[in-house]
Amino acid sequence: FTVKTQSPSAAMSSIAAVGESYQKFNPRAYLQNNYMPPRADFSSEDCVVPWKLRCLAEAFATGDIHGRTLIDIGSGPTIYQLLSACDHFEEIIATDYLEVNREVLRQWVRGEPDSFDWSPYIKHVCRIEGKGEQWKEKEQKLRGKLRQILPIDVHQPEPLGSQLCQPADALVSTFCLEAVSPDRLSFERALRNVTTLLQPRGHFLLIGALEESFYLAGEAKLSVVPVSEADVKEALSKNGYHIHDFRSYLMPPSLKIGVDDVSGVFFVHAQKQPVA
Ligand SMILES: Nc1ncnc2c1ncn2[C@@H]1O[C@@H](CSCCNC[C@@H]2Cc3ccc([N+](=O)[O-])cc3CN2)[C@@H](O)[C@H]1O
Repeated sequence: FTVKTQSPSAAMSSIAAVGESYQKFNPRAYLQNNYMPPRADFSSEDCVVPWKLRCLAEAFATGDIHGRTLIDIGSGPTIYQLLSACDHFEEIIATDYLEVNREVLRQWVRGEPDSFDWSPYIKHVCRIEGKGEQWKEKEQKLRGKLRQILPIDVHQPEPLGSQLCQPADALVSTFCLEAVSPDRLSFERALRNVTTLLQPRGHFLLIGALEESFYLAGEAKLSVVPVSEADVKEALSKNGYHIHDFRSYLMPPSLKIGVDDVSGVFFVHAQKQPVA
């Protein structure tokens, strides 16, 4: 019985390979695959996008998650994951590894005409939050709070380099860690690295893919480390988190459209335990 341990150099080369594969990532194709119909269908609560938005809205509706700054880890070219957060934080910091994604986010913040239309998402979140908020208000509020869009590499012990002045009050991350980690060990290390960005007792809302091994983004075919519910729970516990809520969504056959082999989506509301 031999334990397969990776030598540091082997781990480095597979992480370098991930970074190389992302050079072909096409944000427009990625948005088309995951954030347009059929996956973005707001007519049914059974659809995956409304399910994700409801998980986030309900977590923030508890009133337990608030503070000065929230960091979104591996934002990609999307902002939907911040719509319910923006009422509870003064500043929201978006991050991504690729300049093309950071530029897509900046275009949206600037309200450029050809940027991605998130209005169906904003209208849906205003509806399910039930505060009678006008969607244009929420759009402007988020634009006003999204003041920093920073480069990040979750495989670095200091993922934001020396840019971060102090740990954030909360973290959000959607579909990033498993999609940038070659294996479970590097997934756990990436979680350890991003945890340094969070205050003790800070909250972490994590959404990700279950048992996914690849996804497409235009020319790019990206590898994903398949993780199960148990893998995610174990990684969080190993990194000193208490899990308040864990939910899973089973991808219906109608949403298995060939852009990935994801079998489900998980949502976790976890809290970083203070070191005793
Ligand atoms: N080293 C790094 N550190 C931080 N971020 C990094 C690093 N490398 C790449 N990145 C950055 O992380 C990436 C985040 S997008 C990852 C996509 N994950 C898979 C995809 C997502 C998805 C979405 C929605 C649904 N659904 O059913 O609704 C299913 C699925 C399943 N497929 C990308 O922005 C890259 O630019």
